[in-house]
Amino acid sequence: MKIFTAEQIRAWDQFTISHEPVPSIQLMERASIAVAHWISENCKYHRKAVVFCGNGNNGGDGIAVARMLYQKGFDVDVFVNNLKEKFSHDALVNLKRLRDISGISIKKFSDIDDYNFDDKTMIVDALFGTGLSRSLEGEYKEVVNQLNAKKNIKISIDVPSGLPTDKIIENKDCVFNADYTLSFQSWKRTFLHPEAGEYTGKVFILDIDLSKEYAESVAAEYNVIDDHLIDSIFQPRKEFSHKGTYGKVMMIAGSYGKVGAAVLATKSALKTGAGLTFTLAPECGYEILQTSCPEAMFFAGGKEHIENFDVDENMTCGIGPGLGTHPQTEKSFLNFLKGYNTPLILDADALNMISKDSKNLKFIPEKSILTPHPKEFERLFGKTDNSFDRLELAREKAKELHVYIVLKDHHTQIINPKGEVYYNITGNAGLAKGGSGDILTGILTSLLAQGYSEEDTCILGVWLHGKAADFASEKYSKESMLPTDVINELGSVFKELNKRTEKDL
Ligand SMILES: NC(=O)C1=CN([C@@H]2O[C@H](COP(=O)(O)OP(=O)(O)OC[C@H]3O[C@@H](n4cnc5c(N)ncnc54)[C@H](O)[C@@H]3O)[C@@H](O)[C@H]2O)[C@@H](O)CC1
Ligand SMILES: Nc1ncnc2c1ncn2[C@@H]1O[C@H](COP(=O)(O)OP(=O)(O)O)[C@@H](O)[C@H]1O
Ligand SMILES: [K+]
Repeated sequence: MKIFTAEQIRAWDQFTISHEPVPSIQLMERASIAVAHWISENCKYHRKAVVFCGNGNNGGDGIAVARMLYQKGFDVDVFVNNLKEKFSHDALVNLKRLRDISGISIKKFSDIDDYNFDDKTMIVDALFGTGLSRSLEGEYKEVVNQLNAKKNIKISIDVPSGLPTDKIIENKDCVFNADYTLSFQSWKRTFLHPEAGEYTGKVFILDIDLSKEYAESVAAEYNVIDDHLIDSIFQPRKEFSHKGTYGKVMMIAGSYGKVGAAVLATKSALKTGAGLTFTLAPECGYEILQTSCPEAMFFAGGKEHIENFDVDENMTCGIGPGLGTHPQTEKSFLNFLKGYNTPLILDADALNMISKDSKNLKFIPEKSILTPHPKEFERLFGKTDNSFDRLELAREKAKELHVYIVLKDHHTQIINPKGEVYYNITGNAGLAKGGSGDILTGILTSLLAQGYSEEDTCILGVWLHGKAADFASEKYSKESMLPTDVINELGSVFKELNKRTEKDL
């Protein structure tokens, strides 16, 4: 799914209005129906809605939603700043429609102090959407701060008011703090970044049937990975196949005290479906690996740390989990890197050893996949002020080095050598534990070995990792789920993917 800027979304609305064609007031009605439907389907406990409306079309949506919720049996009140202010045309039409309904009262912001926000009341925020042009001030700032102090459940229409959609948030002191954001048609970029993500709560994207023709024809540099994209990448296993069909993985991982990382990466590679899996690890990991992963073959690369990277180019190598940065490991790894020309998956200590000298970057084979977390990224490429800047630096570096960068985060970003970005929306905070990254390395190495392109490997692999984590958190909770549980849920994800490829009889 492409991510569009606020300006592109405005053009998308206009394109739909003139090409469908549909009057703009009808498009607002469509958007509002989607919101009112979501609320009535999901909010069973809260029977009263208090809707805060601005003067633009976001406010217009709010006014229309108020009417629809009332018709669905909710008690509804509407707050506006000042009825005498200029409203957008469509907001005004909806305001007139509302006046015909005697059961809804229209109040002023100054009435908040005397208003009864009981625990069955939900607050709906329709102050500003994609038309926000500056930070909130004056009455708007005051009302948002007052609402944020309330314990009631809070729902934003399209965008939490005060949150810019396309640039990093600067004025953090005044943004509506939503529990749920019901956003129209596509993700807004800021929702996917940690600095702003905290204001959106859970995001639901509501389909309001904006023109498909526009979406297909307009180029976007930023995308969200959706099921449609995953289904176009995933290849079910062929019945007439053999282990040679699915590639050879070489996990290069582990050192004394960190053999577990090699186990996790190896198990993930096996469970993702590689034909043959080998692990190059120090001898101290021999019994551990052979016992915990009997399907994998063992190569010894040293006693307590790897000091011999003797690997065939017909293997797909994933290097880094638990490797350590012993000087002998480093020397041997950098020598290996200089002579190796096939794409690699580079993670953790492999990245840390490269980052000791920026000259090492040029030894990374083209089309390799680098999987840094924010700190590893900083060691490799330098400090940035925020996650937007970090992503822009990653785009520059991916182009310069012709590599894929998997920038790990709550919403991990995949950047290809053209600088295009794919945000992942599977995964959860249950992954915020040591070992989660080792699993990702195993998954990516396995997919690349099986013949997926580098780009498809990154997109499918990061999505799989997150999806398996979502299944694990449902079973065990975010607190208790372990990386091993994530590996064990890979099977459920593949079952679901395979089911989606089956043709109905
Ligand atoms: N255009 C369309 O056809 C559709 C628009 N939709 C809704 O329309 C919204 C966008 O509407 P608008 O473009 O009217 O924009 P908004 O309603 O987000 O706000 C724009 C108005 O607020 C003012 N404003 C901006 N920042 C301000 C600030 N900090 N303090 C005070 N005033 C400020 C602007 O001058 C303008 O009058 C979307 O978010 C969505 O909710 C939906 O109804 C779907 C269809
Ligand atoms: N809060 C979170 N939400 C979603 N994914 C997360 C979260 N925290 C961590 N992850 C994911 O877990 C993995 C952690 O990787 P990393 O930090 O390298 O772990 P380790 O090196 O300990 O194995 C990454 O894929 C990251 O995207
Ligand atoms: K809003």
